[in-house]
Amino acid sequence: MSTALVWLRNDLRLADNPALFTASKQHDRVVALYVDEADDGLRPTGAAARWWLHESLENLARSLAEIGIALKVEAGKSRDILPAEARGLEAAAVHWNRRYGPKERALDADIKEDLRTQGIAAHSHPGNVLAEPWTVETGQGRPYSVFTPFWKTLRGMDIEHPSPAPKGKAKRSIKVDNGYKQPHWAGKLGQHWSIGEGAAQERLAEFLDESVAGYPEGRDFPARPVTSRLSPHLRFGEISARQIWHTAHAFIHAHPGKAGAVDKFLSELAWRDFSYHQLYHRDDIARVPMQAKFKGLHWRHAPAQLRAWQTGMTGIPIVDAGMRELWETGYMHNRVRMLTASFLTKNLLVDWRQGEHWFWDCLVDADEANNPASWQWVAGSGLDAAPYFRIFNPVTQGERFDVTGDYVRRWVPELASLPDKFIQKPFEAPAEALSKTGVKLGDTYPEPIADLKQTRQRALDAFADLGANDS
Ligand SMILES: Cc1cc2nc3c(=O)[nH]c(=O)nc-3n(C[C@H](O)[C@H](O)[C@H](O)COP(=O)(O)OP(=O)(O)OC[C@H]3O[C@@H](n4cnc5c(N)ncnc54)[C@H](O)[C@@H]3O)c2cc1C
Repeated sequence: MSTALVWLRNDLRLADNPALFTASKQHDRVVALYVDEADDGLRPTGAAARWWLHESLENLARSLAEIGIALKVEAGKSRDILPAEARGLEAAAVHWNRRYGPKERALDADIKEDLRTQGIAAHSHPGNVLAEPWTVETGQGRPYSVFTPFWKTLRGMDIEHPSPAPKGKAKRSIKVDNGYKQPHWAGKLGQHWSIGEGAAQERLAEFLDESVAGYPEGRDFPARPVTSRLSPHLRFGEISARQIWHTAHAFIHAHPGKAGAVDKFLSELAWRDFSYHQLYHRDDIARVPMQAKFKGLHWRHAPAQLRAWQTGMTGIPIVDAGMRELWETGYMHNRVRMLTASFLTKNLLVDWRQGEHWFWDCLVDADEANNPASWQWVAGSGLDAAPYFRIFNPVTQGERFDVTGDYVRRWVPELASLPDKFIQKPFEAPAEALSKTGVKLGDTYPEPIADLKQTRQRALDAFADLGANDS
């Protein structure tokens, strides 16, 4: 009887899981392993994402048990655990789906080598992105640094079709090992999400049936529930990008009138691949600015303002709404992510790495490629970033994308009674309007911690000093 060990990482699903599929096809017995990794250099999972992970592993263990595969969960160094488990099981082979961060790749390569020297075959498979990062290249054979041509190339490629889930019979029901402990994280997150492979597939189907048609026009409005909210499912691989791609194309086939809307959605999905492209080709994108000149920027040390930003107490309603949505739900709407990140890095001139770190800890979809790449994009140091002089004004953005203030009213209830005209700028409301609605600035709601006009100019000066306008 031959045994294979499948090392699961960001691929907590049965279907379109090439490592699991191949191992199940080639071996009589398959054991799955998840390691809560403590290897040097790897980024520890943030708190909100750990909550999701725990739920997702519970879910996966049940699905695997139904096809007779046990899931072991261990905590420690993969470098030690993997070879020891493989030896203990007398496994002929270990299979995993690839990951793309430089340190993860180096670790995986070491483990592969170690297994091979012990006579255990090690196989890595593509499963996490639409196309492997090194296969999307410019005419000169180089990585892309601009999204539009990247997308043009990607959409013309043959995206591999998803593989089916392996089949098997339940042997016994199992529980997830105690080696992985549920983190202490606000139980309230559970009210906002359904977790696991089945939930991810349902979410996709529901999104295509009910929301995709309104996606291109509505996706920038944070109070409208038209985006897919698939990001945490993608983060943990409960659904693969390839499954989304092919399901979406089948949907287009059945509903040709919605092709344009679906295409817009797929172009956003392609930004995820573009982030992984950057993660793969660049040096430590969570720390190192992708445009070298940004290394010289003098960020401000402003712990009190950083704290006000983190806790949604900046006095700028849409920024506070976003930061509170994040804290309550582990998620924030994309438009508001851009506004909150811009406020921190431009108006407060606080280092993007501080904001990235906070998001990393609070987002259920905190993703090693999307989070740093997006932060660098907003800060201006990223690839294909907005030019440095494009600084969002959060008040006018709020007036444009949260016209009647529904989003602010939901997350900043102390402002809920303000008229639409002042909901995005209570600091401009006349005393009478404030007192009528019970708003006392500096008491029930903060005064703005930054003057938007002055801080905009300060950022422009700081960026111009860098020669940021040379590019
Ligand atoms: C400062 C900042 C930090 C971010 N951090 C993360 C993060 O940690 N994890 C994360 O998945 N996304 C991140 N994003 C990108 C984006 O905000 C989220 O992917 C999106 O809001 C998720 O909601 P959705 O699934 O409803 O998106 P939809 O609009 O339905 O898009 C579908 C999928 O496409 C991908 N996608 C969409 N927009 C983007 C984008 N701009 N960049 C990259 N991929 C995209 C995501 O995988 C998303 O789930 C960040 C954006 C900003 C500005």
